[in-house]
Amino acid sequence: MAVRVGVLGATGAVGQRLIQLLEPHPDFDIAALTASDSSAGKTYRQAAKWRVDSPIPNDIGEMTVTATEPGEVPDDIDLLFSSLPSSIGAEVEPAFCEAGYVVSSNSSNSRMAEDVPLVIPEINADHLDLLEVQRDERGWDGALVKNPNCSTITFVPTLAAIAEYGLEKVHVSTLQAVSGAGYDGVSSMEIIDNAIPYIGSEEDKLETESRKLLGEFDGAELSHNEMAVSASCNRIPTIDGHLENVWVETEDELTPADAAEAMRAFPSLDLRSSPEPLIHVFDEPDRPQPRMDRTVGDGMAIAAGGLQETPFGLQYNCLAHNTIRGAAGASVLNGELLLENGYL
Ligand SMILES: NC(=O)C1=CN([C@@H]2O[C@H](COP(=O)(O)OP(=O)(O)OC[C@H]3O[C@@H](n4cnc5c(N)ncnc54)[C@H](OP(=O)(O)O)[C@@H]3O)[C@@H](O)[C@H]2O)C=CC1
Ligand SMILES: N[C@@H](CC(=O)OP(=O)(O)O)C(=O)O
Repeated sequence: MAVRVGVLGATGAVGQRLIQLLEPHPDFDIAALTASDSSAGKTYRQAAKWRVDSPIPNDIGEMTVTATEPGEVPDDIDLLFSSLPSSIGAEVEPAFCEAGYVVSSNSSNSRMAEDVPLVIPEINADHLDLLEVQRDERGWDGALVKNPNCSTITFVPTLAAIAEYGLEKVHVSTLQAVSGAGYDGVSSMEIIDNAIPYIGSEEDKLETESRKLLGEFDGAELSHNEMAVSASCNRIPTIDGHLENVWVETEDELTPADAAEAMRAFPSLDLRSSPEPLIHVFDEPDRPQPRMDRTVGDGMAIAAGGLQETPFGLQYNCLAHNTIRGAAGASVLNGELLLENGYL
């Protein structure tokens, strides 16, 4: 029987993607939609400015949106997907966990909290058991799991694939699509014919989240990876798909051919939304490109290419769909992992 789920922040850009992915999902049944007080009481069709490239599913369009409070969401819902602004997530997600709900959240609040698992299932599924520590410490019946920032999700799988060579220094420079800033995030006058070499707080997220994701969990504590990471983040006028240039210095010698082989061989998982393969490596020197390659693996795979040796170590480019693999798809995958691991 399908698990009854809800979406917090269901009317937003990521909330809409969540609905697009969850509505046909055989394991999940959408039973609650929440948003701000100004949307509460309206049908979803009235409340959401729908901007996803497929129609609003009919049954979803007729559902009534509620306020984002535990008392407004039915008790028999097992899992909540959260895509709220992080300031709101920080307030309400703990209240839902305390009320017994399991929350798979895409919002940035609490990602770096010591007892909150930050998970990309194909990379660090074992970190999910940090939930036992979380429940002990916080006394929650529910639980809170996070997926990382969209730009972090794009490059960390490629690092995981070559980690056996000993990651010492990583530099990553991003070219991020405008959808990452949300529909009203960057005005057309700012971004057309332009590039903006600043995205608030983004560089710090890439530097800290990557070290947490590639850290070791010993069953009680999580130690972060010791590699040095330096990030430089740029907004460019693409709609979807974050492209990143990465330089990596490793302890052991790593040739571009070895790195390509390691990335191609890096295993995916059997979860419904995991792509096969996880990392698609292009031989063509001018790939991956956002418009052509953001939908590899239905938007859930990482594309890589341009592997070469440089005086600063191995260099390559990688790309992922920021609102699918980088946001809604990442939360759904964490929901599938929670289900497989008996947390629902
Ligand atoms: N856009 C993207 O590509 C990515 C976004 N994210 C993160 O995901 C989260 C959501 O982003 P996005 O979908 O773009 O944001 P939007 O602004 O498009 O949507 C925000 C959602 O939260 C609801 N909301 C706003 N204020 C409140 C409130 N006070 N109480 C309850 N609900 C509220 C909104 O409801 P209402 O419609 O009623 O206002 C809406 O459903 C953010 O944390 C963002 O940083 C992460 C990765 C990528
Ligand atoms: N800041 C990201 C999107 C985002 O909202 O990230 P986070 O989930 O860390 O808040 C971008 O602009 O592309």
